[in-house]
Amino acid sequence: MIDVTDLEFKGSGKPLNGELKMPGDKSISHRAVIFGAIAHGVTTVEGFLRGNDCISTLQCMRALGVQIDESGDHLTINGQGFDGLSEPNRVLDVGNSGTTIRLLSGLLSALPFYSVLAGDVSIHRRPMGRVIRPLMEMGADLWGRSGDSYAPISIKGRKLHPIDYHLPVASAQVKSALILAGLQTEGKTTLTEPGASRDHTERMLRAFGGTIRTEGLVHELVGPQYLTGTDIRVPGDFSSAAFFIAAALLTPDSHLVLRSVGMNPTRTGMIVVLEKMGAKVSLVNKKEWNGEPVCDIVIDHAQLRAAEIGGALIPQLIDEIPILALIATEAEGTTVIRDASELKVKETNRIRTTVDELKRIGADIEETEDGMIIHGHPGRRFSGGPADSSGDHRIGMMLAVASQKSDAPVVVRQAEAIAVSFPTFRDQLAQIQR
Ligand SMILES: O=C(O)C1=C[C@@H](OP(=O)(O)O)[C@@H](O)[C@H](O)C1
Ligand SMILES: C=C(OP(=O)(O)O)C(=O)O
Repeated sequence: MIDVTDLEFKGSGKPLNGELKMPGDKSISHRAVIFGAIAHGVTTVEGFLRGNDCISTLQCMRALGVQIDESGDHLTINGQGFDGLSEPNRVLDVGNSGTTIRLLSGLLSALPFYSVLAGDVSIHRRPMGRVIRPLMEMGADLWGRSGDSYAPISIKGRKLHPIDYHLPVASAQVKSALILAGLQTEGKTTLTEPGASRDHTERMLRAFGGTIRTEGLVHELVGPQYLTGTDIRVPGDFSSAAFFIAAALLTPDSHLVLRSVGMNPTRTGMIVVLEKMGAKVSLVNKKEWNGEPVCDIVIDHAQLRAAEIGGALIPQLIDEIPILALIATEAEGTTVIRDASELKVKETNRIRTTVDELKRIGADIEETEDGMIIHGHPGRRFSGGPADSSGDHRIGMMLAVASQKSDAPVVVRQAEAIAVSFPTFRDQLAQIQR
């Protein structure tokens, strides 16, 4: 039985004011657990995201024999190197997490035992050929459903050989899977991306004493590598902060401060777009944690104008497109989002779910082949009413924020999905609505 929860979100009608600490970055939390496990010695992680996706990674690493102690958002990982991982005696459950299944496919392909990766209904619909094919080129023995295209993925790990591979899509998950395989492979692995995807794996690898050379879109690493445990501090998740930035931009006279948010430039394309739209975003108190830029974000409500969003910027704001679409409903003019076909293979087809659900509550928005067109009407309120996250956390939170400009409350169906990346979302939204 799937537990389905309807949650009602209601804008308070008042300006949003206050200071918030965002939950830990999801991409960095996954990688901290995986690298802590394959390194030698103790790794501590401060600010680990206790969202369902990262918990899936944590449980998978435990099932592979790694000892991980938890105390709130603090982890202590007792890493024993790649050799310390052992054959799991059950299917590894990745839940709803694309990052978990793809990164672990690369890791497990080079380890000398049998393993199976499976997850929920959404994960079994997402393309896995993009990791299976290049891993097979490295000599891996792995299989997927429908001609090696979908999960479950079963793997008979073995010694691999390096490849020189051109990724067909700008995907950090594919790049990271191949890095995790390459780290265990003798010789030079070369990966060329068609566009720059998030580089958390490269930064984390260096924090653990590993080496990867990046020039433009080409990454080179020589294996095998020996990694050493370290202390990781996880910044707040920019993708979670995006929902609060949007809430402030939709609500006149709002002023929010979001503390210690990760500002990795491969993640913050949304800031570039918002500045073009006329938003007032200040980045203050800049620092660096384990090679990741971090700062506080100060956001004030401002009148916005429409923007064109496409090209190389898309991978840098891919997870923020649903919330950018909502922001664009409040901007003067027509916003066009293009080159975003990758959205069709996320937890849902996010082009369709964003357009259908925003339309349902009152937005003027159209679907296109590779994106969407949003007709902005500043000050025009939505009707609100029922809307469906379709089991997609980012759609659920976008709809909840839309309640800020809706007459009736927005009732989000399958709102439990929000806990995938932001379990404290509802409470923190309520905190600034008071
Ligand atoms: O590597 C990661 O942590 C992620 C990479 C992106 O996916 P792709 O690699 O499929 O673009 C992103 O959408 C996802 O939320 C997290
Ligand atoms: C696409 C996402 O995650 P994943 O691919 O890890 O499921 C996301 O968090 O928006």
